[in-house]
Amino acid sequence: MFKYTCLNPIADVGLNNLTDEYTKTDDFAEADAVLVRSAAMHDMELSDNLCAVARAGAGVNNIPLDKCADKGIVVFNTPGANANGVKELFVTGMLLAARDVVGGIEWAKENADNENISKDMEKAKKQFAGTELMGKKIGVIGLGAIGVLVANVANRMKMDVYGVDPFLSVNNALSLSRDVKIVKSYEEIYKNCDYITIHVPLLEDTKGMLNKEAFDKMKDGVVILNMARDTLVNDDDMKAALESGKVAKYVTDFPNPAVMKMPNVIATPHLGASTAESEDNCAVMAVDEIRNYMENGNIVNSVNYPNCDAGVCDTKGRITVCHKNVPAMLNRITNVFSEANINIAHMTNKSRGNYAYCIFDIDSESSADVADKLSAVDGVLKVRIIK
Ligand SMILES: NC(=O)c1ccc[n+]([C@@H]2O[C@H](COP(=O)([O-])OP(=O)(O)OC[C@H]3O[C@@H](n4cnc5c(N)ncnc54)[C@H](O)[C@@H]3O)[C@@H](O)[C@H]2O)c1
Ligand SMILES: O=C(O)[C@H](O)COP(=O)(O)O
Repeated sequence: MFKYTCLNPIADVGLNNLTDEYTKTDDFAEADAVLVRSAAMHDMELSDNLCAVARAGAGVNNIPLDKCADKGIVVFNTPGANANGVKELFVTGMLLAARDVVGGIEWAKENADNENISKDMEKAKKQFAGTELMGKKIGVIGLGAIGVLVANVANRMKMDVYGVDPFLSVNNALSLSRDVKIVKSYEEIYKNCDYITIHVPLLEDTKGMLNKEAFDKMKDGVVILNMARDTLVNDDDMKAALESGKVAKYVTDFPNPAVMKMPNVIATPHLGASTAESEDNCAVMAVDEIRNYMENGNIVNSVNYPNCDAGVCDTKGRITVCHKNVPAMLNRITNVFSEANINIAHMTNKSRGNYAYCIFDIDSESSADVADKLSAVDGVLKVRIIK
């Protein structure tokens, strides 16, 4: 039996895939598994029984990844599951920036009782006019699940698309339209593009990357779109760039008090993934990941441990071990099996950065005694008996 908790509402279509083996608890401290969207977990006390956290979404900056890894808690996300939702909000944002659609709508509302609205609007509309997207240059920073969809849709809208991603994966490169120009430097995007949209994770390296230095290299009147995270943009520098007209419009899915006081901001309240389809996709994927890990010990789509998949166990027992990625660990761990006279029929070991993970399929039933001895090995972070 497993206990799970949801720190945010998670779509029923996913939760319904949890079997009778799972019971819901509202007590975070007793949960074996956690489902979360954007709830901030950094200050939460992580209990010893917590095994897995599944982020029903992409960004994991709300989760203490290393702290979890140190406690043998595997954190998952759901790559690509909400990418289409974000892409569609991006298109909305770009269209709202191209003409002052919002100003126009406000004008129409304000003139609700104006008998002469039909006549007056023909004079008023000039102030809301804009430009078309076709033929404009757009730069996409970050060509991951979302960036690829964004680049391709902009290409289909007949924009001239530039993309940059120093870690572009082969799969994402293959998914990009051949018309997208992949460039090597941000500078090529900055100097050429009329629209710049950012789709990278918030990391130490990316924090504040759209700052004065970057704005200074951009074209006058550039439109910036940020559907990724607020602090990718330096607020003070954005304020100055908007006030000077260097940036004509800032479209963001992450309003904050500073941003909301700036001119020419178009803000939505973190709506990128808030579609029925994205919420369902994320919930289904997150629950699958939790089930595969809790029931089989397999890791798929982790962001702090290596992916490691040994399928369904067909031997008498399966034990999994989260451990530090340091020399001699495998020796020390397998010695415990040898000393207990247990034959390892199949073993999978993968590492990622400072952490590693083993799945041992053994020819004997797993025992609490062996699990205790494994837990006592220096560098072992968590041991689970799967079967
Ligand atoms: N507004 C929303 O509701 C919403 C929804 C989903 C995701 N997001 C945000 O969007 C981000 C991207 O999501 P995704 O699904 O495309 O993730 P992803 O992991 O598929 O793609 C991220 C891409 O950014 C690239 N990257 C990393 N550092 C970079 C850098 N310094 N310069 C250029 N590229 C860099 C990576 O190589 C990767 O290809 C998430 O981390 C999240 O913060 C927001
Ligand atoms: O990173 C993400 O997936 C998005 O920011 C969506 O967040 P949400 O699930 O809280 O809407």
